[in-house]
Amino acid sequence: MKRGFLKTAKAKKTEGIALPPVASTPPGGVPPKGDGSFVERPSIKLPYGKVETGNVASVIDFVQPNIVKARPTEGVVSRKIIGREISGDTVDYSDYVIVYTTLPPVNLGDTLDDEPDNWTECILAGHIKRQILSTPGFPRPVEKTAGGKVYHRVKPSPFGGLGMFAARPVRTGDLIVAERPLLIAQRGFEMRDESGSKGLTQAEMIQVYMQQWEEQLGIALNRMTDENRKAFMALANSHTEDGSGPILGIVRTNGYEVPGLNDGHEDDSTRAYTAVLNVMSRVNHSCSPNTTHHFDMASLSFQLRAIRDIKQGEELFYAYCDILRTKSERAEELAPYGVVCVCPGCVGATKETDLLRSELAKRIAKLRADHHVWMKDHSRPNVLVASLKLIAEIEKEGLTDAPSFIVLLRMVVEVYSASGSGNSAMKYLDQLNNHFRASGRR
Ligand SMILES: C[S@@+](CC[C@H](N)C(=O)[O-])C[C@H]1O[C@@H](n2cnc3c(N)ncnc32)[C@H](O)[C@@H]1O
Repeated sequence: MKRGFLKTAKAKKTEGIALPPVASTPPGGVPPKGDGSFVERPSIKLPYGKVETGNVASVIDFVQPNIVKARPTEGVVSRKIIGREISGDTVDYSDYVIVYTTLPPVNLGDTLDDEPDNWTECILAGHIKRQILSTPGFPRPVEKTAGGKVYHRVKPSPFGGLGMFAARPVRTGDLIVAERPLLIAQRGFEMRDESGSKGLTQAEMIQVYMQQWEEQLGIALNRMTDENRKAFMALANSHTEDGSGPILGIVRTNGYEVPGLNDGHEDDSTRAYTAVLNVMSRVNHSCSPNTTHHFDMASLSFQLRAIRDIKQGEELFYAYCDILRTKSERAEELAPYGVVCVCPGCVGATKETDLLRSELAKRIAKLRADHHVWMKDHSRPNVLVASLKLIAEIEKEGLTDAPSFIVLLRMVVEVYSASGSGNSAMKYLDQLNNHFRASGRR
């Protein structure tokens, strides 16, 4: 899951395993250039599936014989692993040092009685920690579902493994669950440069890289409460044969990209951050999803909301890939997650549905341009009929999570309002408001 590995609906949807290359850079990352821009780095895709890792153990011993074991105390400077363990409220370090930290800050020994919304173990660049701590309202409590009721249930899914299901009927826009991640970490990390100087092949370097990453993630895992660590290690792992260690495998299988956090340019997926969640990481994929999610920085939590009305007992899905791509493009994007999709959108895919998806943004943009003309001059044709037809097509194909769906709804409201059709305008206004709620906007 772009899952950033899993994807957010709004984030750029690329395969989530692009990594910074082995680099001869200062510990902790590549600082901006003198002019404030960021150094471009090519990315390396991590392997997935069954990968020969035969001689990796000896390579790793050769490169890093003395990994310092993580200690859960604060202030430890690891010699072999780049980064510092640091307390939650400390901020006096340079921008690009990597810190292991707990957010919101909690005291050693705190329990869920002290902080019922739980907390997140983080591996962050210094400036990212400052960014989070300076978010207005941080740390806001995690939003609660209506009436504090439980709207979800985790149980076996017909798609294999576990999935999440609606425990009661849910209306478009309703909050199903909100939670703080167990872990937030960089999607990639800077490999120590001695590996690159030992004449290793690219494949060997990647294996060493993943091993070092595993060690780094292990520090954060060691800092978790027993309960959080147990929940983390119980999550699914689709990366058991590609050289990922058990922790990295879980991160690659379950990570959601964290919008708004990036060590470089916001489009650079190698410098993005990924979050692993206890409950939301159980949501399976569909190319016609019924939920969407967003990240609220102030409460450091993800929210899962319905993107259409959902019946009690229905399985909840969100899209790990870009839903506005053709079936074959989606299949390619989903392969690293071990998903061969058999959702109705894939099983029933035709040339027409591929076209609807891949051309949707263009079609809505065209309607929007025509609508603007009509807004200025009501004697020109309006886009009501075409918009209603497209809304019906979108709903049938299950694409209501498409970013510009809201644009269509708004145009329909505006045309109905202008033509004095109050009831119809109200109906679509209601739908528009629900979609705003679903997107996390109020
Ligand atoms: C984030 S986990 C989702 C929860 C997982 N099913 C579990 O048991 O915890 C992602 C993994 O679930 C499986 N999965 C998710 N959606 C799927 C789908 N539509 N079809 C088949 N497998 C799916 C894949 O193994 C994928 O790597």
